[in-house]
Amino acid sequence: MLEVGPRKLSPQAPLVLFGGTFDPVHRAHISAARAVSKVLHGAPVHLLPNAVPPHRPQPMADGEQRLAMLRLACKRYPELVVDDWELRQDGPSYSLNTLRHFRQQNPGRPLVFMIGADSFNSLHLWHQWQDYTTLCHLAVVPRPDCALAPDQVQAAFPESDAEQLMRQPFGLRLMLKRPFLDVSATAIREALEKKGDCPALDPAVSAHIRRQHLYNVATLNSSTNHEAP
Ligand SMILES: Nc1ncnc2c1ncn2[C@@H]1O[C@H](COP(=O)(O)OP(=O)(O)OP(=O)(O)O)[C@@H](O)[C@H]1O
Ligand SMILES: O=C(O)c1ccc[n+]([C@@H]2O[C@H](COP(=O)([O-])O)[C@@H](O)[C@H]2O)c1
Repeated sequence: MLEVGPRKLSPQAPLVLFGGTFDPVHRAHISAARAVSKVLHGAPVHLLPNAVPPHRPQPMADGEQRLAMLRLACKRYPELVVDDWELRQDGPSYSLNTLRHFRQQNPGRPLVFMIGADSFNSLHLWHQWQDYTTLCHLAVVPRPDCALAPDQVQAAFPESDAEQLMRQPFGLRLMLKRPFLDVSATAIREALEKKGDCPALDPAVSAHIRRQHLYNVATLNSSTNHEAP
């Protein structure tokens, strides 16, 4: 079920997919998704929380909770579409399955898989990543202390500008210069456990976390310090 409708665009406008654990969704996710949409002339960005991350410890918050936080964080931005497709699938959440599904639904349309620089640097270890080259473009968002590493992935996806990328359905790589935000869900979970809040969260997400006692916030008492970490 899609939660927010994208703007009306021509059928061949690019479609951007942003997979993540989003445990929880934070300011850098939202800024990055909006930046990619803007560069691609307002293209819709589908934020897809995974069900079973194939590559890391399982999330602290369950799928429904991560979806609820995403809905709150994306509410004000019509270009951002919260999409529960991966949560409805069985088995490990391989991005390949997601890409194949959206490609099948959108033949010939530019499909852009958006990832942070850290994810890009491990892409050569992902399930059948070579198949991505005929399914999607990549949009890579910079992260502090994260220089681009794997040459083989860079070579497989030649760098391009946005205009060229919008003229073909797959195979190119767009490198964003901004946003460059030193925020991670790991640091946020730590701050939540210690202090019960974190300024890198949307205030509505923060309030939801406190109400639902996510991330061990329940163990904090009313004298909790709400200052920045
Ligand atoms: N600060 C950031 N700048 C750019 N991209 C980011 C940033 N934080 C996360 N991303 C990207 O967003 C996607 C989803 O990331 P994820 O949900 O794992 O967030 P995270 O902050 O990296 O979480 P964790 O600390 O739990 O690994 C990934 O492609 C990741 O590279
Ligand atoms: O398909 C894979 O092999 C694969 C390996 C690692 C990560 N992913 C996906 O990449 C996205 C970003 O991962 P993460 O850990 O930064 O949230 C998320 O949607 C993961 O499910 C996918």
